[in-house]
Amino acid sequence: MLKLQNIKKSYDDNVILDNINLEINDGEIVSILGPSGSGKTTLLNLILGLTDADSGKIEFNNKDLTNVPMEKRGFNIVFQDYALFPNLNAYDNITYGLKNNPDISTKEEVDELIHLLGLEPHLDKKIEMLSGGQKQRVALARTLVMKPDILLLDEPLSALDGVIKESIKEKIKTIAKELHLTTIIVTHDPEEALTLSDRVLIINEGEISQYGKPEEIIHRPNNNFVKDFILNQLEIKRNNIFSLFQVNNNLSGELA
Ligand SMILES: Nc1ncnc2c1ncn2[C@@H]1O[C@H](COP(=O)(O)OP(=O)(O)OP(=O)(O)O)[C@@H](O)[C@H]1O
Repeated sequence: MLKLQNIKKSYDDNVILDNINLEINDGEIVSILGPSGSGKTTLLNLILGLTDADSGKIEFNNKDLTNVPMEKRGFNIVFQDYALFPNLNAYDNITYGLKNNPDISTKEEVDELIHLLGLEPHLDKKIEMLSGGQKQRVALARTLVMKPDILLLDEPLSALDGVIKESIKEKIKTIAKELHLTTIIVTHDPEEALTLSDRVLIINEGEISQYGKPEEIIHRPNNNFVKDFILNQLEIKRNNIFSLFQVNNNLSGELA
């Protein structure tokens, strides 16, 4: 279990995160959801170990990680821009981290991940020849072969759309469940958070607004922020789709 206790983080005199208390169970998918500037990436970076908290405690499986450096925490992140090596092909990108640590994953385990992510047809391709969704899957595979204890994903779906987005979403879910891998995802999209995660952490101006299962958030929003910001966005999306149907129906009526 990952446990954050009373985390506080400031930059200069600005308090960015305050009073963050959070528990994430092993194998759980948790989304961190909030508007731009609410502190999502800062929280992800604190868990990763890229940033230090001013105060508070981070524990993983009862071990105090607060002062453990990033490379010793055993967590790994897929950045928003994938950060792949452009001069290497997909396979060499995936196995790059194993060069110095060949015992972490066997050839069979690497092949299994490549299969799970449907990357067989793309292994010889240079990164520039891959689509956004393919790059995302290569970045995921490259991180997963290192067998992190926690997988962190920063806006993994924001550069993707439509069918590709749904397919990556399903792949993230499948992998998290098959590998029993704790997965923490930053997103600003309520639909993404609610459909992808076991639990959603909603933050507003650096504080936790609600932490709960998607159905709890939808049926029992804790406060006006959750209601107004999150649920309104979903409502607007729904209304946009229905009004589009209306326009199309009217148009086809006029044409008939
Ligand atoms: N290194 C830094 N130095 C100073 N201020 C920072 C730094 N990193 C982030 N901030 C500030 O902290 C606040 C939260 O930033 P953060 O990137 O965590 O938000 P976010 O919720 O991830 O936003 P977005 O969705 O736009 O990426 C912002 O006001 C930002 O300007």
